[in-house]
Amino acid sequence: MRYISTRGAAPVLGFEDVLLAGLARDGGLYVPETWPTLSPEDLRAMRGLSYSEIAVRVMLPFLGGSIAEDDFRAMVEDAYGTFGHRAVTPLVQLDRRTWVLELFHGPTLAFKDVALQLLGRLFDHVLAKRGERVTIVGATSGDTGSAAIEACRDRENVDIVILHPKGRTSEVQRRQMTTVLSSNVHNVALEGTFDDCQDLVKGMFNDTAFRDRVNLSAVNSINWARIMAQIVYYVASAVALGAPDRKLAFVVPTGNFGNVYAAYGAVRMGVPIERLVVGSNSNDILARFFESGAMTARDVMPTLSPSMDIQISSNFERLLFDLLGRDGAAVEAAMRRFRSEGSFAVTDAQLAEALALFSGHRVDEAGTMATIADTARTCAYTVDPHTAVGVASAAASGVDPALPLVVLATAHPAKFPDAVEKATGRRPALPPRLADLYEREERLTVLPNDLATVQAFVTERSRAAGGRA
Ligand SMILES: Cc1ncc(COP(=O)(O)O)c(C=O)c1O
Ligand SMILES: N[C@@H](CCOP(=O)(O)O)C(=O)O
Repeated sequence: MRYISTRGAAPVLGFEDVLLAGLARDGGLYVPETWPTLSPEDLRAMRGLSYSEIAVRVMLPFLGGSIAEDDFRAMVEDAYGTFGHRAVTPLVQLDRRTWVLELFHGPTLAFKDVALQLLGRLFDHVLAKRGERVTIVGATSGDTGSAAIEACRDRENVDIVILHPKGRTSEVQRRQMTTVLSSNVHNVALEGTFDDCQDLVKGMFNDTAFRDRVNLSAVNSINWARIMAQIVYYVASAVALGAPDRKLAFVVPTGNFGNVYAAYGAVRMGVPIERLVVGSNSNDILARFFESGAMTARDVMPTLSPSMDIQISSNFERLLFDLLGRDGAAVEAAMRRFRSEGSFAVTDAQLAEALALFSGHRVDEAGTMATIADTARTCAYTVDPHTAVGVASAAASGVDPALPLVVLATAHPAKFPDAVEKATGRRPALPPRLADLYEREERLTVLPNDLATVQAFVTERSRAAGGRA
């Protein structure tokens, strides 16, 4: 299995190098040169298997033989053994045809754990084999950060620096990151938005000398391995609901486009998904794209679903690569235009191709609150504000009523207790292992939105660069 960059000018890599590389050296994102496929027989043979076994079968082709199957199976079983539900990602039925796919049973209560629990183990395995050490720098709007910290804390060969936008996450999200006091974990509260954090991370990857000096790696969904691990729950839930003999649709609360791109990956592999509904909050750049074919950035506004307060959706570039006929130079030109002019557009034919599978929907703050309240009242089920964007988008999606509709529950309601309490009158409790979260000591560094300042901070904390941990 070989991986190519969406901008067409970076070295072609195998799985282990893609895992460690993060962003490609031409600024693009890695994608498989060709998609492996799952035949109808492969899908039928997955019925009744454990999540871990399905995960091994889905992901093995992406490894291209670089990791022995038994070693990989052990990592997968260990990763999903940390989840608080035997099914790992259980389905809960809300009404006749609507299901919720609960992705929040991992250690940090959001869907990020599904990929990052595995990534932590993959990093360990590959770095130990190579005798290398990496410095991970990640950007978070609230959930990737804690999941990555939990996956990488105390790992001998990894130092991790997480940038979060100061004051723009929920308190639970912030404390889940800043109360981890391991010596290899460093939290930065950046004076800016999530988009600023992500821009700094990309800036560090694009500074080749810096990137090589600290041996930079990524935990954001720019890292291909994140996408690979997220494809699994689309396959597992589709099979549980009757695939390949029954088609279905998914509704995905979306920010950085990683999760819904993983759903697109499942489609490319042969899972019979008829429609992908992209749910946005008021930061609706994706909904506007699916309406007009133009990607036009606006200022980010804080919402009740802060993890989706994003205007530059990194992974859209992976879809764009396919829409533009896998022409790296065309992607590079579109991205350059987006950076300089804040906008680019696809042709009508390219938009029509996207709309054959995707549709966009936006949900405002009042709609989010009303959905949390209605779902609690009518289904006796509590959703967090991100999942509420999905549930509201499902209701308005117009997807063929004969199809099962699966809404991704991306976070546990206890991560956003204020919004949930306001909508339902009941405050969701944190699980017992996090019950003292508000009493724990916090450690973080506030930094300005300035690349040189953040790079100096990272270098000083990078053992790969000879700094102190
Ligand atoms: C709870 C939650 N829901 C939805 C999203 C959006 O997912 P994606 O960025 O993969 O589109 C995020 C952040 O990524 C999140 O943390
Ligand atoms: N919502 C995310 C933003 C980063 O997304 P990622 O999937 O690229 O890691 C978060 O919670 O940090």
